[in-house]
Amino acid sequence: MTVTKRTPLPVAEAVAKILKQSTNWNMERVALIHCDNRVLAEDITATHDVPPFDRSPYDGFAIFSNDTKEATENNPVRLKVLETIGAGQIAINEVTSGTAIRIMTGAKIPAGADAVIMLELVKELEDQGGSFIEIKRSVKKNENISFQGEDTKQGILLAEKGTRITPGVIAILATFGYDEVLVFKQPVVGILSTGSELLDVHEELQPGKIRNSNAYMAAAQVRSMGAEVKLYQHRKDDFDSLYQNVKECLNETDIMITTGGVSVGDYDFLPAIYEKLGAEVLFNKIAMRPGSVTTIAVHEGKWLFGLSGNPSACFVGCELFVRPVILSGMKMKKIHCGVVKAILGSDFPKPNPFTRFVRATLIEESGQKIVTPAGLDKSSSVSSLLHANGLIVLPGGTRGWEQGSEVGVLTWNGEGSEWPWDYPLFSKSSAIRTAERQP
Ligand SMILES: Nc1nc2c(c(=O)[nH]1)N[C@H]1C(S)=C(S)[C@@H](COP(=O)(O)OP(=O)(O)OC[C@H]3O[C@@H](n4cnc5c(N)ncnc54)[C@H](O)[C@@H]3O)O[C@H]1N2
Ligand code: MOO
Ligand SMILES: [Mg+2]
Repeated sequence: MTVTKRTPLPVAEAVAKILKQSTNWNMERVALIHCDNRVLAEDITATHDVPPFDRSPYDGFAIFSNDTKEATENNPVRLKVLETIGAGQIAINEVTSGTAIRIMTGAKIPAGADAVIMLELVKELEDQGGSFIEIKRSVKKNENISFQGEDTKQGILLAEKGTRITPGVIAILATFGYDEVLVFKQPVVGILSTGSELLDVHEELQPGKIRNSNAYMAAAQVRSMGAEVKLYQHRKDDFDSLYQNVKECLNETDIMITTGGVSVGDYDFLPAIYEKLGAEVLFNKIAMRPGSVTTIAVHEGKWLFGLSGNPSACFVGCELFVRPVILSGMKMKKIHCGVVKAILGSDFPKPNPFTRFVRATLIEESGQKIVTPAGLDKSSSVSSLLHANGLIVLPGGTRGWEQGSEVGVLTWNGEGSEWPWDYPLFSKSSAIRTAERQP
């Protein structure tokens, strides 16, 4: 069998090719209590002011501030207490000069009152005439009042379609009465690991075999992106049965991830399976390491991601290419990994013919971001994923990088980024040729 020559595509072009396809997930209404981490499919506007009425921020007394104008330590002013109201209660009386209403935090300011004095600052007295308070200081008009609309004004756009629903967004939705929310459906991502060497996680090791880690890792990755996972039994490298498996899985999913079998080996059947399916292959070689053999295709509105079998390559392929597809279908803006600049914490002497994505730990020390490779830098490495919270991007065509260089880092735990990446991630301007380094 002759090996088809593959032409490596620059990473940025590969991403751009993916973004050219339009991806739209459906929408559904979901109960608010089940909305966390979903993505809004509608704009959320303030349907009323918040707070919806002037209210007391303290437990105290609602008063007419002018009454306290002359009040001092030696000349306390005495006010008659008309009633007590808690949050949710409306005063029956109006505050007029010489009177006060005992009020609890959150209660609506009674008519006539223009300030609140805290309980701790008054002396409470009882006599035959009723309840009174004495105030020994002047209180300003509007003191201690939470005004209607001071938090949010009616009509303001608070969250746009495409916003990830965080606990904070949920607070807003509840405030404005959304017991159900229009959100994007979670795309169903099927994950099928291929490889005759694979064992299930619960199985004992056998000679020549390894446990399937990719499927579980990719499942966790795409779930964190907001997809629903359909995990398939891993399959042996057998063309006919794999073809049937992929076909069946495609029917049941929006996105089909396979791991393994995309390179040029005798048992790497995914490229031929895509061909037999009649899928449109967007690319089958990328100028990157790890994951150069990552192959991505579309077929009848479905996505096929042929991720590498090597664990680190599989991880990187998922973050770089699957992430923007899942998130763009939900109309999110920041559909890519986050991008930060950091200082390289150690030398990276390997030459880079292709752009390299190095699993790394990113820390902040005295306001300075420092990034250091997280372990064995091989595409087959799994241990380097353990502590990695970022990928150092080392542009292709360089001979090595020196500690202290400024590098771009992709992250997946925090906020994402928009395309094109504003930091020149793929330029080699700050690369230091190891061979030219000063002794
Ligand atoms: N002659 C060439 N050989 C290879 C090339 C090449 O260009 N020419 N590319 C290399 C690169 S780069 C990579 S990356 C790998 C890609 O391999 P495949 O995607 O075809 O994956 P497999 O051959 O099935 O497996 C590779 C490796 O990964 C292990 N593996 C597979 N699946 C899993 C899994 N689910 N969990 C954990 N580990 C898995 C598998 O046992 C192999 O060790 O090809 C190079 N070869
Ligand atoms: O595709 Mo391989 O992971 O570049 O080493
Ligand atoms: Mg292979």
